[in-house]
Amino acid sequence: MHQDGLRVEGVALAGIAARFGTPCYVYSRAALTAAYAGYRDALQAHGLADRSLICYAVKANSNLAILNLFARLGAGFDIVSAGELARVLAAGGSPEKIVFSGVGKSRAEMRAALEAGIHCFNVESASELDHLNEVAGSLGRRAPVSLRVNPDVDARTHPYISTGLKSAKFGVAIADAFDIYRRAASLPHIAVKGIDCHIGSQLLDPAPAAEAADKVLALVDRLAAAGIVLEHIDLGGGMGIQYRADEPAPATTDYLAPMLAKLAGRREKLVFEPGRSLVGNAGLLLTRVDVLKPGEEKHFAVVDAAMNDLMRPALYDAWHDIVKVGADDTATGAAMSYEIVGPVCESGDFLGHDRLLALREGDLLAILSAGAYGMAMASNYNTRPRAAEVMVDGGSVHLIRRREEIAELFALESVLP
Ligand SMILES: Cc1ncc(COP(=O)(O)O)c(C=O)c1O
Ligand SMILES: N[C@@H](CCCC[NH3+])C(=O)O
Repeated sequence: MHQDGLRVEGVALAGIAARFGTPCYVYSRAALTAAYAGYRDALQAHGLADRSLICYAVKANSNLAILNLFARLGAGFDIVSAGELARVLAAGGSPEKIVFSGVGKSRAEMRAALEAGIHCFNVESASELDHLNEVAGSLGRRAPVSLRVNPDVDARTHPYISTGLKSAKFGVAIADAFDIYRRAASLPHIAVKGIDCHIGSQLLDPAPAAEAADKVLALVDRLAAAGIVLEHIDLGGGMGIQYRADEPAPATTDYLAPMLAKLAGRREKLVFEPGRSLVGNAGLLLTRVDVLKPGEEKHFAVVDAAMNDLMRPALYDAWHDIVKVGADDTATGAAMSYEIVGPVCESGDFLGHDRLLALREGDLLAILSAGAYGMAMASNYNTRPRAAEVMVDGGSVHLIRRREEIAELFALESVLP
């Protein structure tokens, strides 16, 4: 903490709040760059950097400035919609470095991605394969394809973000994959390129991902023996980050090491789809305390950010550390336990329970680790304009998304004649 309170890189958060208002998402270019370098370094350490493609999972945070920064660093992109495709292209991403995931790609989305010339479709069902074959045929092309296999591995994470169990809607059962590959290889407008697997998000233990990699590699070898030789292996994303001061996450190199060790001696190219681990701890949500409301059982601090800005606490009961931005604690009085809540009309509208803080109305708070699945999942619930987003770069701050204006929120609506 400096004299003028918390800083991101060289810039005081209090100054950002004064200039851009609150709530405001604040990202650090240096932190984004360092997170990406963490992956490159881990791959380099295993001699895999030259045959690996890091496809940033756009859903984690799709702001154009962030996509553009990763594109400049050499990243590819993992997309799940035509909207994300358009964003990546608008941000200067290379189409030949895009992989397209998702259980329900429409024919129009397939067409857009084929026309753009993406690297690969991660196909998630036998039916999707037929649709893609048909669409590629209508364009006179062959669609590059990986099958997303579901290895039935327990990722040991929150059930809402676990994707690799048999019960999940994602991918095809690994037991069925061999037959579907054979079918894929026989389709005239499909080019079998790779295999894909993503077992869930916010994984802190490297063992499930390594176990999934074993199952994937066994299938790759079995396919090769049958004459279906894959060019690349996509092991998805999922690496978790530290959300709580007292709950450290493994370093990127340590998390990836068991998986990478299995890939080092092989010939295939590798694809990774990290989202959260590239952006999560490079962003925070800056908010102001509007009202302090002592209660009989609990004391509430009502802030100007809410579940519509950051829905992870409401949705997953997720924890985000919350810290005071100001440095002048002397006049504040004793710390006490607060419920940090937003103004939205829902009891589930909270950003943190039971936080020990010394607060006055008007204080600024920083909700940490909010760079991933924060703004990307924000809504206009209660007709609240979505927050501004800024990126700090050394000593400068750039507005990368202006705050929405209220009139914009109903500009697409019309009344009956
Ligand atoms: C197919 C796919 N790839 C990559 C990701 C990115 O995951 P994470 O943000 O956990 O790295 C997700 C989201 O979980 C996903 O569904
Ligand atoms: N939205 C989730 C992650 C979803 C992962 C998407 N496949 C979160 O905030 O943790």
